[in-house]
Amino acid sequence: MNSERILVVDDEKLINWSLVEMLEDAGYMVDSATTGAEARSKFASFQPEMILLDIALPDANGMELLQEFKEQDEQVMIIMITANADLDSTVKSLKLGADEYIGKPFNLDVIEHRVRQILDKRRLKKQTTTTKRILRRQNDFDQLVGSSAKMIEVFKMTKICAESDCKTILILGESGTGKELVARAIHMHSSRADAPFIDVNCAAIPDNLLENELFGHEKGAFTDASQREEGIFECADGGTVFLDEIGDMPLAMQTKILKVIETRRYRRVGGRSNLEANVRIVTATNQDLPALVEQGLFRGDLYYRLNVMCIHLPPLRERIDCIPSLVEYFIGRLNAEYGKKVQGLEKETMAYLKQYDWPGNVRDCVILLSGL
Ligand SMILES: Nc1ncnc2c1ncn2[C@@H]1O[C@H](COP(=O)(O)OP(=O)(O)OP(=O)(O)O)[C@@H](O)[C@H]1O
Repeated sequence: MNSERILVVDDEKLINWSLVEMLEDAGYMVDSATTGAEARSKFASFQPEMILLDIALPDANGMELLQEFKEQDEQVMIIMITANADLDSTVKSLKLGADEYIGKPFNLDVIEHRVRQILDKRRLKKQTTTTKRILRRQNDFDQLVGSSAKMIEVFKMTKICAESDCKTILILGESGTGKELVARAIHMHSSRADAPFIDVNCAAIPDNLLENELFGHEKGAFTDASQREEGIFECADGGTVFLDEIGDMPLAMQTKILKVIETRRYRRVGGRSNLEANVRIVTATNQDLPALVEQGLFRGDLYYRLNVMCIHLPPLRERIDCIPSLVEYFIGRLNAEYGKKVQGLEKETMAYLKQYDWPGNVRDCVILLSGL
């Protein structure tokens, strides 16, 4: 099932119907309009990602609608359809921002193919505009180093979670134990690996901005909202949203996340229509969630929903068998990065590291070895 919404605008009922049927059969969510007025109203309520737009409508000029829709949402993809395909109008519509221009009569298979290609391109563009937060495909499992029995359990559990259908996964562990690395590994080993992974630190974003960051907003939703903007859930469509420091999420936002998990739907800030949340939600915290529930700081029902599959990362002091492999890994990485030639550690140093209590866990290990 494709989650993209496509609006078909054509006053010729048979053409309109056949396009709708073909796109629905291809798995898209489709709505249609036969006039300019209806197209404007459906554009606002249905919020399509793509529009198939006839140029000659009884009450409107398709070129004007094209301009209008692109002004309101520069990311909407528009395929112009016309009975009088000529070079002039093709060039004009492409200049106005049309993504494709198709003349009638057309072949439905050709249209389906172009729709898929254009939507693929859009998805790719969306991913590259969020590169800062998106993990590109790489072997992240290999970045998780550990040879102790406890870490081998973690690897197994990470793989089970990644390959499961479970829509929420909780990762627990002290700060610096590798929760983010595990979240990334879950994504990379899941069927969602080709879609984005986007991480959000719930503690770092002010309470009043978190909803906007996660769900996006409509044009005019607040004073500075001059354009509709997609939120993280929309950008990560088909992929994974990693909500780090979930224990710090404000209660009001917890209620909204719970609703998304229960209904798989959400609304942009200021929006009136529901959007589908096609993401896996991985959450992590170093806090004691049951204690927070007890204190009324965390919703018990949300904790229950998040805790379906849980990975617990043990502190480094409880898996000292991992220390030699971590040391070897980080020395290798630092040598490569800074052109150093550190061979290894003296026996006494290693013995000291094994009895150190590592309050900052693996993060401390990185810091300590950088000083070599
Ligand atoms: N098993 C591991 N193998 C290799 N590197 C690791 C491992 N665990 C953690 N690290 C490294 O330690 C640092 C901290 O890891 P990470 O950010 O994943 O921890 P965290 O538990 O999410 O921390 P916080 O709770 O503070 O966000 C990172 O540089 C990470 O690459």
